[in-house]
Amino acid sequence: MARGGSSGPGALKALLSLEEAQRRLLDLAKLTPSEQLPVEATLGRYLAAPVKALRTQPASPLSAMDGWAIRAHDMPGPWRIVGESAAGHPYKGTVAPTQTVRISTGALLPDDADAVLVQEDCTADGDTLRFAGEPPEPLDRHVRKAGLDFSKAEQLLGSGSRMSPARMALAISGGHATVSVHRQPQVAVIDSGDELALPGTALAPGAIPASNGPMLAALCAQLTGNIRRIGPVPDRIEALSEAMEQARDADILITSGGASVGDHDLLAPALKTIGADVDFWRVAIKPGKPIMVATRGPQVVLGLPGNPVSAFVTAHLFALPLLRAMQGAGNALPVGESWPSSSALPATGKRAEFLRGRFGPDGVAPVSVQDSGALVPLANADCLIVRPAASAPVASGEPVSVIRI
Ligand SMILES: Nc1nc2c(c(=O)[nH]1)N[C@H]1C(S)=C(S)[C@@H](COP(=O)(O)OP(=O)(O)OC[C@H]3O[C@@H](n4cnc5c(N)ncnc54)[C@H](O)[C@@H]3O)O[C@H]1N2
Ligand code: MOO
Repeated sequence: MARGGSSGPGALKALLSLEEAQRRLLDLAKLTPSEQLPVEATLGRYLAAPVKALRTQPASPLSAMDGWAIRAHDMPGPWRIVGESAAGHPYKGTVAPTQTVRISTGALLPDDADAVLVQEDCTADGDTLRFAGEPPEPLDRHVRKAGLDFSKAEQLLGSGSRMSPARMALAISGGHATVSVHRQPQVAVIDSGDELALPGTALAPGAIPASNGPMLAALCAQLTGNIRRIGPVPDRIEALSEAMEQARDADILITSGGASVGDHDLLAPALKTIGADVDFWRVAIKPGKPIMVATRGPQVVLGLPGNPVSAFVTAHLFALPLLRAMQGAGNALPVGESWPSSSALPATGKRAEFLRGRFGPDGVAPVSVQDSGALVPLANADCLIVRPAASAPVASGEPVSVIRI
């Protein structure tokens, strides 16, 4: 009971609010350096500089349909067919009055043409084209004007934007082969606890498979490809501090377990051994209260609680925001969505609660088992239902904020 009960370190201090804890953590986030990468290699990366258009798109008017390029003034025809404009093979001449050119989707509109008739509305007979349909409204509706998408020098993507497949396409269309993105932080994940065994190995009485490390690494892998896993490490200060030494060069060190007040909770003494400075410990959230955040030089150490759900929730509230902030994300914190609650929820106390929830036809409802050690409900949950501290009860049908997981 050396550090147990109310005599544990910091036990008398009030819990930090979630907002204050996240603010303090994000204050510790140092931007990683930038690197220039081929656009195709940037999925999920954050831009370190704005992307401006090096060209105009479309550079010239294009047809949006397969059909016939005409002068709108000549409606309703007939026309004489004088040539073709295909994608990549523009018609070289101009279109004189009462002339038309066969045109395909994405092909350049010939000079002097200003409208396209869709081929379904036209009949070609020898070199004569006749129109038999409803005129396009407006007449130029099938023409994509120059600069419809963007113009040269326009900003296409802001610094801090996260590259998605569509943003990659936009950067390439804007004329870029490479863009400047932030380097992905290096993360080390340490499982700690005497009861932990490697996946699939024989279990001594009281032992369990170490599942937090792979889960935390997989969560972080959404935001960085540089992840090292260490452990499981036994409950000895030297073993934990030695594992932390191995991870000295990581930008972020994540541990799971040993964050609470029990006699075998060794995170605080191990951090002291390696010379880390604890920034804060214990936040008014449920689950995840015993989270500890420390720094060792430029490294940020996140001591997540061992309970699997607590580790999962604190990873969403702290580890992922830190990973985003270090890469210059415009919005590092999880984004809440409003959903109707399909069941009544009780009032909350001093801690903000993060209930594992599932979406249904009438809204979102908590799963039945909310124990912070239970993985089945976590694995079947779609989201965390956010219940701020000191909230009034929620009636069925009222909105709640959720974080997708
Ligand atoms: N007297 C008090 N006891 C506890 C308090 C408290 O305030 N006073 N807080 C509770 C809360 S809340 C949490 S959360 C847990 C967190 O404790 P620790 O961070 O010290 O975690 P451990 O005791 O090491 O483990 C808790 C639980 O999780 C299992 N675990 C640990 N690591 C892994 C892993 N890598 N993979 C799978 N499962 C893991 C471990 O076996 C335990 O069952 O403390 C409460 N106690
Ligand atoms: O806060 Mo602990 O994380 O309730 O289980």
